[in-house]
Amino acid sequence: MEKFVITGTEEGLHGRVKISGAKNAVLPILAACLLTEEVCEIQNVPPLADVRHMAELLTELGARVEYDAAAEKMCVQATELTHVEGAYETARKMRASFLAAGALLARCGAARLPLPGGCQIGSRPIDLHLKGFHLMGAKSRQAHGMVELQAKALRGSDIYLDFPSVGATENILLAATRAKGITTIENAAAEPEICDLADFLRKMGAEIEGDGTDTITIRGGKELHGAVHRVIPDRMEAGTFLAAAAITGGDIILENVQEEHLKPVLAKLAECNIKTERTAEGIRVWRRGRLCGVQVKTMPFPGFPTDMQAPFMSLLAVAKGTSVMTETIFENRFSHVGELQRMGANIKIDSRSAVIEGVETLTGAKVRATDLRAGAALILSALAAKGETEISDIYHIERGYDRIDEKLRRLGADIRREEE
Ligand SMILES: CC(=O)N[C@H]1[C@@H](OP(=O)(O)OP(=O)(O)OC[C@H]2O[C@@H](n3ccc(=O)[nH]c3=O)[C@H](O)[C@@H]2O)O[C@H](CO)[C@@H](O)[C@@H]1O
Ligand SMILES: C=C(OP(=O)(O)O)C(=O)O
Repeated sequence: MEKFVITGTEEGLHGRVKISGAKNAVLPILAACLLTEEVCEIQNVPPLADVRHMAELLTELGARVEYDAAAEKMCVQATELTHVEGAYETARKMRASFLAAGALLARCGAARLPLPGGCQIGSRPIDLHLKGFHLMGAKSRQAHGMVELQAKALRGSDIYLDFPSVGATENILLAATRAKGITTIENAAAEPEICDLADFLRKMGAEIEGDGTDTITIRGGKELHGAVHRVIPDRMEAGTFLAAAAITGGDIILENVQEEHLKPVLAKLAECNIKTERTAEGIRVWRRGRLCGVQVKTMPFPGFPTDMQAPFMSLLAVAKGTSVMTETIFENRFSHVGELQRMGANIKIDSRSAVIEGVETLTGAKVRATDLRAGAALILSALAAKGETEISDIYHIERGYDRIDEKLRRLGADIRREEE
């Protein structure tokens, strides 16, 4: 097991950082590769643990997967799917493993997958995914931790989601591309990663309209073919580096970003007294003066993203005044609070809100990454803290951040990786 050892910086981070492809976009896109016998070439694929696990799952199902790490390019060919069952060991590691369900149902009429893993931030049921599949004519059964799905022939259907679930929208999109007739998803998720998946599916020959709004229409039953696609930049990684510049009082430029995906984060940073500007190379971010406390509420896109809640709390922990962070998406996403308190943060949880009294400085401590974004929050706090911080269980962080230690070192951070 490895840990990060970080000594806080007084100079702030400076320089340029290139943002990698989005974890939450590449994973559904890799699942979509199962929909065709032809080769799909996916570009801007970061070497993340979750990407490796998804590639393993596709391989278990019978697909051929090749990754060119230098070119960050993954080629997938699912000429023949030899299995419709995913292994527990692979699926338990990430939430997105369950996206193979929609693709397998569409391609093979059956799927057998373990209940998915991912960050432990709530109960994370899959009822909305199943509701969509049932309305398209599939039958499901759950036993011994496995979900079994069968469909003689999927048919288009009108599906209303009780909540705009990202995963359910993606799974239904995948299944609907090969279902006979028209499927509409109402109260669909509108996250940029949904649009990226829809863009890829359209390149494969699918007919999809309305992605990025709350109603998506899919005209199913088209033969899908191979396609080449470049994954969008990771808005969560970008948000984390924006926060790194903000918390250290640095001045950095983020390259390979899409500003429109970052609007809710940029708006809150501006309220906190952080300056940003678009330059020819990307987004420049810097701070003059102390961070100001704000009120933040996580919401589905285009609201403030829940995945930025923990990293943003690190900023609020050292901001002037009282802040309130309300988490509306996941019922148990405050596991970082206890760890931030070890570093001197003054935070109280009241139901779904955290009330944060900003302190002048945090102090380095031994802490544990309890999930992916909680780990990112600890890195940010450590960069601004007095003294040394040791962060254990960094495998959570490496599920979704591409070589974060190398990127931070290039910006001047004192961060090293050590064996525990
Ligand atoms: C791999 C991936 O893309 N992960 C992202 C995805 O997760 P994920 O797709 O799991 O998130 P969802 O949008 O599905 O979940 C949002 C809420 O809906 C609930 N729900 C979801 C499905 C369901 O069938 N029933 C149900 O009740 C969940 O418990 C949660 O409270 O979107 C989340 C919300 O933006 C992000 O935090 C995750 O980083
Ligand atoms: C919650 C996240 O991931 P997952 O859905 O894969 O657990 C995340 O990326 O912050």
